[in-house]
Amino acid sequence: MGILSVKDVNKNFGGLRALSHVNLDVEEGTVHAIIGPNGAGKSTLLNCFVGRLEPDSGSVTFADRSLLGIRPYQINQIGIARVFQTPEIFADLTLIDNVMIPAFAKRDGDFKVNMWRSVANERGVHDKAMAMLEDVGLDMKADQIAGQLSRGDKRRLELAMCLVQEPKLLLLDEPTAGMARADTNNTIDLLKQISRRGITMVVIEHDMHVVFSLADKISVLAQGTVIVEDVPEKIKGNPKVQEAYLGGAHL
Ligand SMILES: Nc1ncnc2c1ncn2[C@@H]1O[C@H](COP(=O)(O)OP(=O)(O)OP(=O)(O)O)[C@@H](O)[C@H]1O
Repeated sequence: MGILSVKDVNKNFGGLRALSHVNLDVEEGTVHAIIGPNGAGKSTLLNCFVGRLEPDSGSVTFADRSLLGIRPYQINQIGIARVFQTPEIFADLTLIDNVMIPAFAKRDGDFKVNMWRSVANERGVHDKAMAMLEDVGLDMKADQIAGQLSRGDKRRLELAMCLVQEPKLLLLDEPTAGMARADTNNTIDLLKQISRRGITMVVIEHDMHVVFSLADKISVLAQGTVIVEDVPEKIKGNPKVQEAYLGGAHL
């Protein structure tokens, strides 16, 4: 069984079957991509990993712990971090403060505003946050205001905010959405570096350049069902995938 395991998950929205008998095993230390056409059920599945949606039936486990009934704010505490399509950062704060906040949240279970008074004295947390900014190549901008960063740098900052929590699993929802090619390629390189640390990743992505650059394994969803799961080389030429995913076009 993988570190993240989905067994026979079903999810309906009224009369619409968004997920139908979905099975998925994500091996520890790998990058697992979930691809599929619009409306295939990718976001619905991801939301079942983070407590935003509860499957109607089936099981979802992370490191042998059930994720059913978990609340979204609890996922970081158990070692899961999520990166959203639009980077979720504190735009009015400096980069270093952005990274210190999740570091405190991880250490203390939450982050209370009155803790700001002690922030300056929290040397250990500050140093750790600084090291994360260095890891993503933003240490020189630590005192800049986050809202002024480019889209690619905002993504880097968001990754630093995730990494400071030392996740075992990183969930990435279209991590390069809206990026220029250069930023996309830089993000791919950064994600490869993160993967080499042994952090397991699940990536939902429409950009096939990103998928084939990163993924060790790919699950293809179509109409709520996993139609193929395989290594990238085998996915590319799979006629079932080409038919279902792109209506017969070549990947
Ligand atoms: N909250 C909801 N209420 C009703 N229907 C929903 C809801 N969320 C998703 N759906 C429907 O469930 C199906 C799967 O949607 P989902 O967003 O998971 O697909 P997706 O693969 O992530 O698509 P995309 O690539 O466009 O983001 C779609 O038909 C969608 O319209």
